[in-house]
Amino acid sequence: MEKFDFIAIGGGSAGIAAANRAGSFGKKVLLIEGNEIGGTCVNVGCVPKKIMWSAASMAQDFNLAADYGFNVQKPQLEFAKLVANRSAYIDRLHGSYFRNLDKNHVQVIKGYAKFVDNRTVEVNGSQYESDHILIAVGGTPDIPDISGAEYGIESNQFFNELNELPTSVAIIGNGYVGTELAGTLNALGSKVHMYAKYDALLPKFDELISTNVTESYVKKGIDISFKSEIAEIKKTSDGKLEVVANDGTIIVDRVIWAVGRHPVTDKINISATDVVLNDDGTIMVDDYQNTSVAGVYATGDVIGKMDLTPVAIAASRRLMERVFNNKPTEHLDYQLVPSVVFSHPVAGTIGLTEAEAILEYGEDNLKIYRSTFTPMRYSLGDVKETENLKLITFGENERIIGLHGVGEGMDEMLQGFAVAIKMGATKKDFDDTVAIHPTSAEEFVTMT
Ligand SMILES: Cc1cc2nc3c(=O)[nH]c(=O)nc-3n(C[C@H](O)[C@H](O)[C@H](O)COP(=O)(O)OP(=O)(O)OC[C@H]3O[C@@H](n4cnc5c(N)ncnc54)[C@H](O)[C@@H]3O)c2cc1C
Ligand SMILES: NC(=O)c1ccc[n+]([C@@H]2O[C@H](COP(=O)([O-])OP(=O)(O)OC[C@H]3O[C@@H](n4cnc5c(N)ncnc54)[C@H](O)[C@@H]3O)[C@@H](O)[C@H]2O)c1
Repeated sequence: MEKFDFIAIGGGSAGIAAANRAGSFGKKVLLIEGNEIGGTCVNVGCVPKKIMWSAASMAQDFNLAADYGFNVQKPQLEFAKLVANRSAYIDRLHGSYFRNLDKNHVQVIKGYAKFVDNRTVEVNGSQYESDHILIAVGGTPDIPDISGAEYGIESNQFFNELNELPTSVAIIGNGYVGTELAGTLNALGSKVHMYAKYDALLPKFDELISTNVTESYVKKGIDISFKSEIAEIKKTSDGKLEVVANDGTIIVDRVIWAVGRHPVTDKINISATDVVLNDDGTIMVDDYQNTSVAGVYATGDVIGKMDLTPVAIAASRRLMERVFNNKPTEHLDYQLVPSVVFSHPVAGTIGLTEAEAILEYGEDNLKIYRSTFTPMRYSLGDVKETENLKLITFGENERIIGLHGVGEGMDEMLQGFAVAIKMGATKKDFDDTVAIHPTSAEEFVTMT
């Protein structure tokens, strides 16, 4: 049986980052991936999603052209061409991932791995051994157990199979995926009906984000059923889909499930190991990504902590530094992680929501700053978008413990503010920074 210094199961964001880092230390590394290299993010997540989001943003910008004096008709979208160009780009990314793995002398096997015991995995009938094994198998979309659920598609199928822009679509789910796909499809020209479990989209976010994204979607013509329950999906005689819900029935071309994800730990024969799972099937880890078995680790979506690519990458790299590069305390701090929802308008967030801050620090110890305005880009005509920003500060020195925003540029402006907040910035630090004019970002350093 061949022995490796390190084996990573799963060639997504988490597994690739770990394998490359271990390889860069001269370790003998095996990476096992059952599907396309790059995992969810590259193939059916962040990357194709952002391409679609960019196309949708362009479509929206055409609405502004007349206000700026351009005498142009709104161009037609060739959806199949967009999909083909997106696929070609992803193919190029695959190539660059393989080149990087090769540069770090990582051996890659295509196949689905299963544990044989705490130190051994089997793939394609061969067994491989290591004292250091990373479980980085990620997750897959949920599909509810209701009649006709199979007529709907989930996000993997949306990116792998959809070659035509649906005329009408029902999107079930109001989290990241549902909200992002709804905004994009609406801007590209589909008639969108969303089904939300609660009374606003993005219910886990600060109320500024959930309220403004919800209101903006309604204003843009997206129908939203709140507190919805889907009873069944039926196929009509002309091939359309009938969504039967607690508030009535609609008929659409496509149904998209966006109701959450679950880890794929049920397929790796985890019972052959002493690794302990949480109740929801995610892998139980400590602050250092250790599972309950010494030498077996888990990072990325499979731990169910924060399903974001940069989190998966950061945790994996730090783990490799700790295990193979003599940095015994290295680990990821999961506090103050910035994240963006690529909705239309885009939303960005870091730190505590107002509700969380009140719970943790008490209302009297907080000072909250808000700002709503129309960015200059939307000042010439009838097409209007607003920018809504919020700072949550704590204590006498007004340390910033939460920053949230909805509106143009929020995706790009958040990263720099995140650095400052991670360093412990106070409101005074923001006030002491001279604004950049005219931008939306300047509002964060001029709020009173
Ligand atoms: C639609 C969508 C949009 C997203 N957009 C963003 C975004 O904009 N920004 C962001 O930060 N995050 C985004 N995410 C989340 C991000 O994609 C994940 O957090 C990230 O991919 C997690 O990486 P991972 O390596 O843990 O898991 P994955 O990327 O899922 O990788 C796991 C890999 O393991 C493989 N695998 C599974 N079982 C086995 C086995 N037994 N043997 C071998 N291989 C196996 C799988 O095939 C897969 O390739 C998005 C997710 C979705 C679904
Ligand atoms: N921009 C990004 O960074 C980005 C984008 C997409 C996904 N992600 C990551 O992937 C994870 C998974 O995203 P997701 O959207 O699949 O899950 P999610 O947990 O964010 O959202 C699922 C939503 O569906 C709702 N829901 C569940 N059952 C429902 C039902 N029967 N009817 C209506 N609504 C229902 C839930 O209330 C929840 O709000 C996210 O938590 C995020 O970490 C990140």
